[in-house]
Amino acid sequence: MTELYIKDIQLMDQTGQLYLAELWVKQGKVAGIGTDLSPLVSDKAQIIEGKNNLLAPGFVDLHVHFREPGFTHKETIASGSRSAAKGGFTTVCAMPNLNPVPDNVADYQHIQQLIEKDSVIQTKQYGSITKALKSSELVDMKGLKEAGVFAFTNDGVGVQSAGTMYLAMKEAAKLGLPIVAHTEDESLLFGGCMHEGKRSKELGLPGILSAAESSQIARDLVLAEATGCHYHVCHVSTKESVALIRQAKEAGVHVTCEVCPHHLILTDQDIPEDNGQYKMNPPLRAEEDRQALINGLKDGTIDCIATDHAPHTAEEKEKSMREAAFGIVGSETAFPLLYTEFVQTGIFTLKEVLDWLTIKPAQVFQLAAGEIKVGSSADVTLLDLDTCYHIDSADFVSASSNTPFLNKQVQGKSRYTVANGQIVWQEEEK
Ligand SMILES: NC(=O)N[C@@H](CC(=O)O)C(=O)O
Ligand SMILES: [Zn+2]
Ligand SMILES: [Zn+2]
Repeated sequence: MTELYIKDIQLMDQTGQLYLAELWVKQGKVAGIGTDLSPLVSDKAQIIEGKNNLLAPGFVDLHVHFREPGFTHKETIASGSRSAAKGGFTTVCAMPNLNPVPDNVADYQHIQQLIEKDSVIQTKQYGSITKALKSSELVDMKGLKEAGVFAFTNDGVGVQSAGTMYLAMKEAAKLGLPIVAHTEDESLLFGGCMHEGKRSKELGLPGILSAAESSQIARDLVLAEATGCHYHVCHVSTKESVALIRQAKEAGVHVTCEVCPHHLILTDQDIPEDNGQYKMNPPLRAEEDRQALINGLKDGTIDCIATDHAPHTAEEKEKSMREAAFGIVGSETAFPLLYTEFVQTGIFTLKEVLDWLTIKPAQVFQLAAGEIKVGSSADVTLLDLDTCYHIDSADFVSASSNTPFLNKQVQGKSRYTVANGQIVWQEEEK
């Protein structure tokens, strides 16, 4: 097991103040945090020159798609976990819209074995809520819990039947596990491919109503209250969704939620033409929605930021928005985009952004992650906050590079990522 000595780093304290320190990693764990650890560190330790960069806890992403098994031409557990590591992530939760869907113990255990073999970071696999992600038959939740499932979701599709969602929540509450929801009422879709509004009319494209998302959240909040289940909402995108969740939290419903960087940064007005790279689910919404998401983070209605890293091939994305696949990659761009768009502009503090990427998502599912503590797993990322560069498809570690942010100028990147005490990402020194 590697021993690491990370010198000359900045750490952030509880108040957001930076201080100079060193970190010692031994046997996968944080062995020491201090100012002169050299008497303790053995001469076999690998030295990392921190160069006064900020050492943050490894980021935690509650929402990624690794596409294995079933769609390994888009991503694999190996490529997806390396992509996450490059983005500074050391813990991710992987979605079950796979083939086969992990809706039974054998298929779930098979994915766990693949993760054990190929993931360079901590990857936690979600189990599905229903068989084959259809809205009729529940999975064996108890059996899946015993096999290691930490939460259930049908991400990729909404649970269309209220009765099925009610039964799922009742069982999840009994087992003490969360229900994680992609909320989308298919009867309100009308073939839409982007947000329904002025821009969809200008482009002559069919729109997706905000109500397709918010009406299902409203339904589920009532069911979560009735069952006492922990209900976590994926990729919240509309102002109505934020208002509903705020109200439910005030009423004591056990609800948490996440927002994606792209919904915080772009709106439908930023879609320059009918271009499949701007297609994702939920779609880029209106400016009032974007402002509501920012305010939702600020006041704690929204708990954390998650990427919804959704790799697709160039062929599937280089199409009209009508035909392209829904989704964009996010692991490698999340931190640089958030740092550039919100920290550099003074909208969020660096501490806020780091909290929403580390301790806050860890708290949502009580994951052992998101903090740098002596004795805990050595999961950290060393951030260079100064270097400016363009997002370049050639630099992606992910097997896919479908994002509308290509060529965007950003600042900030991870130089090193350490997961479980091992270096899993290292920027080439130029
Ligand atoms: N977000 C997306 O647009 N696509 C996701 C599915 C999902 O997160 O709903 C995918 O699996 O490609
Ligand atoms: Zn989704
Ligand atoms: Zn998703």
